[in-house]
Amino acid sequence: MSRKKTPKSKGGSVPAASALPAANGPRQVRPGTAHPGSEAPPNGPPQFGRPSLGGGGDFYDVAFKVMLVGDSGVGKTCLLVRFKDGAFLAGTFISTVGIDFRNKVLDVDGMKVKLQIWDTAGQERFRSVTHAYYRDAHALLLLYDVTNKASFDNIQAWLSEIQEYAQHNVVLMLLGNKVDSAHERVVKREDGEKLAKEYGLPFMETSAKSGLNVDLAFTAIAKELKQRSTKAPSEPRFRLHDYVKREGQGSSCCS
Ligand SMILES: Nc1nc2c(ncn2[C@@H]2O[C@H](COP(=O)(O)OP(=O)(O)OP(=O)(O)O)[C@@H](O)[C@H]2O)c(=O)[nH]1
Ligand SMILES: [Mg+2]
Repeated sequence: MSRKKTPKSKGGSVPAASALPAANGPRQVRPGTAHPGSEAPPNGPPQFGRPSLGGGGDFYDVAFKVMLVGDSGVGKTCLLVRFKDGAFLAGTFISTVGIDFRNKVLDVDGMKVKLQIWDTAGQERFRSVTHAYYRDAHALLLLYDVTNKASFDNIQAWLSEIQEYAQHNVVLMLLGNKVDSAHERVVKREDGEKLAKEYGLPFMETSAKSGLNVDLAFTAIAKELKQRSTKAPSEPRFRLHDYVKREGQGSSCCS
């Protein structure tokens, strides 16, 4: 299979007012803004790699769009930074404005899978911006904060939004973040599990601070998307729920 080279982009940001995808036709992009849509396709057929006209960078075989959603402050940006750079953004909380993205190429069972990860703003005032991007997502990671009950209570509202705006076949996973903050925890693991079961979602608890289950969450998504796109009959079927259950580490470790 031919492989696509992609520039080693650190990602980019799409300001709230300038880059809404048009319902039909090309998207508007502010000059100079790297645009995610130019590299990964809308939900539907994944983008298979092809020889690149561009400069140096990582090769990949197939690319997908993954979106991080959930209330403001649950740790979406920190989760992405942990996954992409292996670091934790401690200190002052800088709320995301509009939408940002980062690319990361994973090796999934011998295939290079590029995830283009969109980090959305959780604040209500940016909701209409986020809505416009749902339809292009192949996968969604829906986060709440285990130290913030309201963020957990809002999961149902997020699920309604997802149902309304995302593709019906989108891969969806629920994540309870900040499990390193054991003393401040107000949402029990069992509550997360129960909610996930109710909606038939794979579920894990994570910590962007310690790194607990962060790589696993993205790897699980990449494996599921790769399996869906390649459908090799000889391969054993990948089961996202089972994988996450088997590989996910409990919240007691890795603080
Ligand atoms: N203890 C702990 N704090 C975290 C964790 N993840 C994020 N935080 C903190 O939570 C705050 C919010 O994190 P962000 O990642 O910026 O939250 P966000 O979901 O991107 O928020 P918006 O951009 O407003 O939607 C920051 O002060 C982080 O340092 C975590 O796993 N553990
Ligand atoms: Mg953010």
